[in-house]
Amino acid sequence: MLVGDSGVGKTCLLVRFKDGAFLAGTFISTVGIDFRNKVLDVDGMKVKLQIWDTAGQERFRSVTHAYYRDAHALLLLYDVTNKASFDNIQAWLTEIQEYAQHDVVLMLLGNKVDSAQERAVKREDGEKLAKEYGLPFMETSAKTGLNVDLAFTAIAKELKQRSTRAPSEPHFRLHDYVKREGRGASCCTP
Ligand SMILES: Nc1nc2c(ncn2[C@@H]2O[C@H](COP(=O)(O)OP(=O)(O)OP(=O)(O)O)[C@@H](O)[C@H]2O)c(=O)[nH]1
Repeated sequence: MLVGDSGVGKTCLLVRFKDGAFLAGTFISTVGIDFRNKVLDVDGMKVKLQIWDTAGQERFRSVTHAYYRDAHALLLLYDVTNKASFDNIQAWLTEIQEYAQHDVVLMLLGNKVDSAQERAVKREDGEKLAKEYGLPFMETSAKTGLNVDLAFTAIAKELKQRSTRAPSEPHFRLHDYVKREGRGASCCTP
């Protein structure tokens, strides 16, 4: 499930992942909740992700609360060009703590990293917040596709391990994977 303030790019991230496209210029705010499926090949096994795209607007909050309980994973987004969306992350985490399963897989994403000129949140600040809460973290761009497939693949790998890992299989470590595979560390620092 994708969560975060209105306008951070949740729908665009999902469209980029599902269709490999970016809907430039058009901002049609999600009403309530929507979902798309995508099947991924994860280490030779087909994993079907059912991805729920929530409305970030406050007035739909009671609708989205009802969906947290069934979510296996949450991608929590802020917009690196919008400081308020970053400042609201703590409130989102409180909400997640209240409504989501205690062992939900959670990842923090700073989106719109392609907009270097308008950046208002430093990469280090995102990293610091993620570290404080023990979350895997990446900066993404729905526009260029940076780290988008990686974010969903990381989630799929973690969920697959949780449901099917044989005792002989090595552990998949989400934090290490994201750190190792995430791109753009130097390009995205202002
Ligand atoms: N430059 C840039 N713009 C983006 C990116 N992702 C989304 N946008 C733009 O940001 C605006 C909002 O994107 P949405 O995906 O609709 O935002 P949302 O989080 O789903 O918004 P709600 O449905 O209201 O919760 C649109 O105008 C997009 O074109 C990105 O990675 N880079």
